[in-house]
Amino acid sequence: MADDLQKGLDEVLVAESSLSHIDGDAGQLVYHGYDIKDLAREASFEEVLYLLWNDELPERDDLEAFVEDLSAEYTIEEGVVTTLEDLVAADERPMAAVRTAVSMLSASDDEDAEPGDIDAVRHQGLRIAAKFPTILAAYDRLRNGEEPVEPNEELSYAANFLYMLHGEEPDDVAAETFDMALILHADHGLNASTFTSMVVASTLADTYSSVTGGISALSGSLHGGANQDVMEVLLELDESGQDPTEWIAEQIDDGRRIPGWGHRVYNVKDPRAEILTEKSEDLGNASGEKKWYDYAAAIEKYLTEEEDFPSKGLAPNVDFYSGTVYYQLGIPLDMYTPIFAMSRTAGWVGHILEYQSDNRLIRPRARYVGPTDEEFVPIDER
Ligand SMILES: CC(=O)SCCNC(=O)CCNC(=O)[C@H](O)C(C)(C)COP(=O)(O)OP(=O)(O)OC[C@H]1O[C@@H](n2cnc3c(N)ncnc32)[C@H](O)[C@@H]1OP(=O)(O)O
Ligand SMILES: O=C([O-])CC(=O)C(=O)O
Repeated sequence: MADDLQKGLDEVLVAESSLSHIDGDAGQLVYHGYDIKDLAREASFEEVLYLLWNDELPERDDLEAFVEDLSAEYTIEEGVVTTLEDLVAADERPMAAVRTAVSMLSASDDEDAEPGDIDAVRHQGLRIAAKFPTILAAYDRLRNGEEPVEPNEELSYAANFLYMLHGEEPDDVAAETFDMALILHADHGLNASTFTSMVVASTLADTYSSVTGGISALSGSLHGGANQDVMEVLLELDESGQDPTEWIAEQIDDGRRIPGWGHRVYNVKDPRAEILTEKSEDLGNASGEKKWYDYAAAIEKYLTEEEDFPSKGLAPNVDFYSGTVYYQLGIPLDMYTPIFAMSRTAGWVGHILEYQSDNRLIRPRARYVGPTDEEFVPIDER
């Protein structure tokens, strides 16, 4: 048994996967062989969802049948809405609210499932992916004192979410931008939340449990929570009224960790951040309000040219520009990480399907460093 300690599991191989490949030095990401740049520009999120769950891109009739099955599950049960109302009353964060609501989707699933049944993973995964946008949009409306908007099956997955959130159909730019953001966040190897889902699934727990685990892991600021943190930083900079370069230099002097920078796998700028940089600038140009893009770009320039970030392999990750894109689409800050979860459900379920089809319980070990020969003293004599 190897005794090398691999804290954080860097470089430890625990599975084989054909879902996504990352070249961290070249800054390249592919989903099942297709470059993320091509998928972002040419495909829809529904096609990517199909790809990650079926290992191939759909033909048109496959896609139509898949979208029909997906949209048939868009509606959420009254009990879920009641729970969301209770969570609004408790002032719960949207990320915690979706975690709770996704967990309770098992209650309304009447299909019996044997542990390890791949068809059950597919069925449960489809229900979760379909209902996720409905839950999230309903939560935002309820907390604003508005009635949830019924899903519109005629719209794309991305457009339907924006429609349910804002109560009106998005324009093409908003729908296409959001669709692209969903594609970019759909999968990324064995990141912490995907691995969490796989660990839960490897016990043959159901997919509701596995995805709930994934949402929990994604919520933290070292992982998916960073997209909200980035926008908070940009708002803080705006509030300060300072020049972005001076402001970021002060933050570095104070030893602050910059959200949206650094990645366990990339040593160069994340290819998804490259695409989101362009999108953020395009949205700014189109609206005439470019300051959010400008702030982020000024920080990137400073950290790249004036600090030793590049030599440490620190560059913008996917979260650095996504916040400015969502902000310009009028999405509330605390919805950014749940939106990431909505998209990453595709990857979580894809990895569960792949892993459970040749399952082995995931169970690493810790090196024991505690005492070994303590004498037990009964509680009343301690
Ligand atoms: C979707 C995603 O999950 S992408 C990642 C989202 N998370 C963030 O953006 C949060 C900010 N980034 C980070 O905290 C880290 O870069 C992580 C967690 C993403 C990756 O961390 P690790 O690979 O474990 O690197 P680790 O935390 O060991 O940092 C290595 C060195 O880089 C520094 N560093 C890493 N990230 C940053 C950052 N964002 N700002 C400043 N310094 C950083 C660390 O201080 C450390 O420096 P040292 O060696 O001088 O002590
Ligand atoms: O891969 C990782 O460690 C983090 C992640 O989920 C991503 O970048 O999308």
